[in-house]
Amino acid sequence: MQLKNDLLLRAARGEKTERTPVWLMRQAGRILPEYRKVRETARDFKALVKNPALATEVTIQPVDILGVDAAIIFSDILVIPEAMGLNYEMEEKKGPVFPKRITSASDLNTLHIAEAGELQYVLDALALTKKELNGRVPLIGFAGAPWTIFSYMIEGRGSKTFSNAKKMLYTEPELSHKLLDMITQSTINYLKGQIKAGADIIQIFDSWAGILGPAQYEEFSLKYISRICDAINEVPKIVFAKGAFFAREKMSSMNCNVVGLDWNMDIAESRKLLGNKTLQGNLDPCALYGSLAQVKSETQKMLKAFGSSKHIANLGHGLYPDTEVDKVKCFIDSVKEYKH
Ligand SMILES: Cc1c2[nH]c(c1CCC(=O)O)Cc1[nH]c(c(CCC(=O)O)c1C)Cc1[nH]c(c(CCC(=O)O)c1C)Cc1[nH]c(c(C)c1CCC(=O)O)C2
Repeated sequence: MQLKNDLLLRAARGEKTERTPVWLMRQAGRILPEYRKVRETARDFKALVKNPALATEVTIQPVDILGVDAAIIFSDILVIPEAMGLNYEMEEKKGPVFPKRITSASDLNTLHIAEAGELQYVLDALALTKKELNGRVPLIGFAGAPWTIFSYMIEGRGSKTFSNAKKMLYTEPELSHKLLDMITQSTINYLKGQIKAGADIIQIFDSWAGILGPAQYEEFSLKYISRICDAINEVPKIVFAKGAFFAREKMSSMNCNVVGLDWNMDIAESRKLLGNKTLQGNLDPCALYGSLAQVKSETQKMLKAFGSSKHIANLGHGLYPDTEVDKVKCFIDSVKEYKH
């Protein structure tokens, strides 16, 4: 199937595009009343994720309603620990919680390396979405980076410091590497399955990159992301390591096409450090709380700083749930109208 709009893929590969492509992390979700309506028909978040027809519907909503240049499959990074044997629950308004967590080497015996087929519901949702998109825009597959997944499996829930996960790196480095290796192998299987099912490009989310120092980040995170990147060569790859400003130079030699920036990272400095990469980002999601005029001018400032090529417009992290749809549309339209 020939894509009618392949701006994202061309920008990812570093090719010239007529304009900058745009999508938003967390574009499918609570900001849209249409999402909340579908969500109410499912028992809970996980039921929605595991229902390919409903997951397809909410994946395509932002393409229809917001006019973004890509769809990202509706799922969660935490499906991987679940497939490995560690169930998660999504508590309303609180976020993910693991009833059991990994605390010792013997807990690893309860886990296995996941095969793609254990996440068949995501693969089915990808295949159905691909069909229903009918080539309108590319479909993004994704997974969490091993370090971020590890953090949830050890901590059992979100945390400001993830000090239990970090403690494990200091006190049980061998166990840590063993678990990171299992997550990495599972993630490679899963991403390969996603690509076979129809993902045109993949993104790796390292949401908790910024809580490690440079040396630990290299040893316990970048090494594993690199292994994933080296194993996946079928489609372009985006790596988004939130808060890892210190790792940008190292990331320039990683086998990926695109590096995501958060809003703390200076654009010109990032261009210098990551010269060969396409960059994605990086408007502060809080900029969308400003007036429409402010949203437009902040977006234009960002586009000017990135320049006319090798850029995919996005936020510096996921959309916040209380963002007004008007402001999101204004961000997207401002990118589409911009003349470099
Ligand atoms: C850390 C992380 C998670 N999940 C994800 C990350 C990495 C990205 C990031 O750093 O934001 C990734 C994710 N989660 C979800 C998507 C779907 C696609 C999209 O981006 O639109 C994606 C790409 C759906 C979701 N995942 C979740 C929701 C909200 C659930 C609901 O419908 O009530 C959605 C739409 C729940 C979730 N899932 C997670 C948390 C911490 C929470 C609760 C807080 C929050 O909502 O942000 C774990």
